[in-house]
Amino acid sequence: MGAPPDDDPLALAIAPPPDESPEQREARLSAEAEARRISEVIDEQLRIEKATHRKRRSQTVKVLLLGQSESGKSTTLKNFQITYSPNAWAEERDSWRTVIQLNLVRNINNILDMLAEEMAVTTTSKPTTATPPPLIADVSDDDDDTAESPPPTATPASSGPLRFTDHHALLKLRLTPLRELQRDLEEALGVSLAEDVEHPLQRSSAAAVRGPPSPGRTSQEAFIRSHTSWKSRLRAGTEGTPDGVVKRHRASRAREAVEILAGCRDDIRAVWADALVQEMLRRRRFVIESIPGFFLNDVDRIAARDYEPSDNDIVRARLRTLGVQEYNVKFEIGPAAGTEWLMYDVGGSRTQRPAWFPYFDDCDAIIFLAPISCFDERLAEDRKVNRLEDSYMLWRLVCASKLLQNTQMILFLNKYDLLDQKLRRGVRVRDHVRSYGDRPNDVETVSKYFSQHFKEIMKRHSPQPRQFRVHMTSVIDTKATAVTLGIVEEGILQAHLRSVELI
Ligand SMILES: Nc1nc2c(ncn2[C@@H]2O[C@H](COP(=O)(O)OP(=O)(O)OP(=O)(O)O)[C@@H](O)[C@H]2O)c(=O)[nH]1
Ligand SMILES: [Mg+2]
Repeated sequence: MGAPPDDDPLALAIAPPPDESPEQREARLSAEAEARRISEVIDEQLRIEKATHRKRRSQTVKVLLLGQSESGKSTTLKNFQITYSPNAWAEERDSWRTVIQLNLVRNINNILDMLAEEMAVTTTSKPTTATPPPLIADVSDDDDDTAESPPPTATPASSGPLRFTDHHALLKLRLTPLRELQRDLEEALGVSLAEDVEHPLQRSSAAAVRGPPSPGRTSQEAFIRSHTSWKSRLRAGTEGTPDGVVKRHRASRAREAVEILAGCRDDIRAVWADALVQEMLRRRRFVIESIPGFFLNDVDRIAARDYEPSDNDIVRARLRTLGVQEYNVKFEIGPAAGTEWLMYDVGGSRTQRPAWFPYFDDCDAIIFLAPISCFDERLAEDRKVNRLEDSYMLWRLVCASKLLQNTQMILFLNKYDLLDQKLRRGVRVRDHVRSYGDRPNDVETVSKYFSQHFKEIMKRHSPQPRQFRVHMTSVIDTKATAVTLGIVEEGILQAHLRSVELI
């Protein structure tokens, strides 16, 4: 090695002083050797940390589920568990019974609230019941909102007072235990009630047009803060209480719930099938069948003493998500078998969205759910905003994010089944989406049109070109969804392996 050039500032800065004594030289060399040793130790630590991080990353795939509220995120997550983690899922299946019971009980209590309201009017001022409650139509001209109602048992006059009888009063009275049951089931799950979001029953759309608010708790929707807490709550005890005692107590409460429901089964069926009740719902334009977690048509099965929740029931159950919930899905089968996927299920309503952003870092893929049947509906949390427009806006934000520019983006145009039903009922897209023009109003053309719009948003707003991966889904159909997830799984794994190589 030659002498450093005289004018190199770095060489000058680290060169030994020209008048260095032998002792000083000795001390300097030993300090330099120590510095080198420390630096090598740090390098080694960094190497080990990087290898560990790489190993952990190579074993853990991170997926974020995004989309507005009720887009189907939690349902998609259930499909992942059903398809790829069947053993773990089998253990979990049972805990959904309480959620499904709660959904059913809330369905019927909502109806009983309305019935109480109507009967109160009937008894206080009989003649005025001839006038139906005021209707606030969100969307123009579609009146066909009772298409899915069960056939009435007798046909009451379509106008004039609803003449409820002692029979209705008796049914209402006999179903009183369901009030307390609802509270018990909520308590068993540890659910809270969402104050900030209108209940779907009060939402306007072409299919479900708003009626007057129901009294009491019907305007609130049950939600959970943590999926682990409600499941373990059902299985075990609470803090500070011997597990065995609490377990026995919970088991006995669960048996009681089954008994109460079984005892009320015939009366629930009778209320739901009653012609006057159906007429009341029709006049109020409540399409209760279209709300998430509708189970009244399944009362015979669900209120039976030996009821076992099926996967089909579970994917139809509704429990709103709050915050960001981490699921550790251990893949038991498929190409990813042996790997663990960290899946993040987020709350989709507006107040929940700021919580998404910290999870953008370091994630392999985003599955974005856009419910395309909602082209004629408004956001529950802001009735000025069209739900499809809201999905477009969210998709644009996610596509434009610099943090996510290397993240694989997968779009599920979900609720395809509901879109199909809605179009068949005669709801016209062009009445709600002006740019749709005179295109045919069938599900293929409409879904392709929406898909194209999402594709253009991605193209226009992504910081760098990326592939548009889209699937038409009805995630309550677990068989069809399993096929879609097969494609999705492979794509995510490949993206994951690429990202691990980059570390
Ligand atoms: N018919 C039909 N119903 C669906 C579909 N996807 C989801 N649902 C139902 O819609 C409701 C809402 O779905 P969730 O998965 O809970 O929605 P989410 O996106 O997790 O909503 P938040 O937790 O509020 O953000 C549930 O009752 C589902 O059963 C679908 O493709 N078709
Ligand atoms: Mg959810």
